[in-house]
Amino acid sequence: MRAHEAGALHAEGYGGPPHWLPTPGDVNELMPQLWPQTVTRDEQGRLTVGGLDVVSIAREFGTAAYVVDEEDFRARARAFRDEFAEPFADLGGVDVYYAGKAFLCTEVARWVADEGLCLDVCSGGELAVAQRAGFPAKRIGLHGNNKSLAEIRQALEYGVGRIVVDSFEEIERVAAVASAMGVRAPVMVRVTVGVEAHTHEFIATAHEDQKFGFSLAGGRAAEAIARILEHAEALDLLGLHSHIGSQIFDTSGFEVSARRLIGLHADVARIHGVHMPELDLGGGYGIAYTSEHTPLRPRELGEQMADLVARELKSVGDGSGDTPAPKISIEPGRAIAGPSTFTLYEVGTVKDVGLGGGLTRTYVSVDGGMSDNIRTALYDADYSCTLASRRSGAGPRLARVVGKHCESGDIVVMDEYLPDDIAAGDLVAVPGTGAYCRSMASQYNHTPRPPVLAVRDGRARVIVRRETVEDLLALDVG
Ligand SMILES: Cc1ncc(COP(=O)(O)O)c(C=O)c1O
Ligand SMILES: N[C@@H](CCCC[NH3+])C(=O)O
Repeated sequence: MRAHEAGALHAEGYGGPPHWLPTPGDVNELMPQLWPQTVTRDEQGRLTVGGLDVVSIAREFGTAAYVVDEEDFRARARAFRDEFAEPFADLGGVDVYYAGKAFLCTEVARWVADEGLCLDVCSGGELAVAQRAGFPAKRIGLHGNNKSLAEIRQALEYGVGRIVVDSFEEIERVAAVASAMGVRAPVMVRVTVGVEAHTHEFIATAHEDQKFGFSLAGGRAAEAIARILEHAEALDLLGLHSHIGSQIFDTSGFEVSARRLIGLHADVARIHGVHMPELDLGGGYGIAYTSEHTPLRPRELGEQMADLVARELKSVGDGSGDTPAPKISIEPGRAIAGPSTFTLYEVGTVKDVGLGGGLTRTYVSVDGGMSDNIRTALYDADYSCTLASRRSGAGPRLARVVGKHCESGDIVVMDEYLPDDIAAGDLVAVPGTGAYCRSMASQYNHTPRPPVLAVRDGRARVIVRRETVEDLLALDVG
């Protein structure tokens, strides 16, 4: 007997308690909220994106591959620029910094620049990509909890618009580099606001016991501001910053964070007579990886965020009379890049494994895995997938999609219904892999990292090329 019931398998204790159980519906159906906007099936049942079918893409570029719907990425960037921003009109607008850590390459930096967004980078490497793209320096913010002197110098030489300082040592370092260069560094202070974001522990960033920022409750944030003001000849204090975590679905955490940041912002005006011109609420907006996720749209998010910011500003009297309200900025990464991309794999083996008690689990192995998507192993993240190269008339079979690595935790999709006739040579597509997949990819087992292909108007082009074994051997100087 084969178990088709996800619940039955988990009830037997295999695979641990599930977060999300797929339902055995039509295996050919695509849930629109999970896929880039141009994705559909053609009359032959093949998935198409940007007018191009995935069988042709796989034939030309091979698998595994990340496939980006360029128009989808740009549309999401524009939605933050326009729809999210509109409710902020009375507050002087909002600056949207795309968080490059989600995914960055030269072409994507160009898209972000073209669409008029700003860019958040968090390393010298990400900054180098922005520089290569000619990204306008003033629209770049540099993050990082341990920036090197070289990275600080690189940022100041390029003339970035803000450096978000994260420690007392760093305040001294930025001041020293700026003084030596004869410039004044624009800085923001990363504040730990003490919010427990409702997300996975590893991606929450504003509770007290973690490495980022200056604690508000402990008085360190206030101390950091005082020290920056002592370095007024080298440091230009722009404002406060907070990022509470990632894959967050409601704005309650942002409300607490805005209240605390704006309270501190007002204290600085009262105590030091300094009206900081900016205030950044970070990123973290969640996306749909499976049918259980229901993210807010940028317009709804913007309305809620503008509302809570206006309320908090009003309560401290900012934005009225002679106290100018700070310009708000945000830093979405996942919400722009994540849904724009799917990973295309080829099935290699299909194996039924007996679990006892009459239960079997089907393992579908693909030509990638934890090296191109570490999120399932790292965060217990849920993904879904579909048979992409054809339509199938077969019934649903519960499957676990796994990679090719030497690790039993090498799981891409924990549970999904694929057609019962799934077989070697079929293509499978996993949506929602545009953020934190290529950017966190490894070469585990000396596996070359897949390419990133941008598709638009019926044409695919390589924007990050596939690594080769020769690339890996070239690093090994023997
Ligand atoms: C400082 C900062 N800003 C922005 C982001 C982007 O977060 P997300 O991709 O969840 O929007 C991160 C990552 O979590 C971050 O650390
Ligand atoms: N890398 C994480 C997000 C946190 C990264 C930025 N602080 C993820 O894949 O969900």
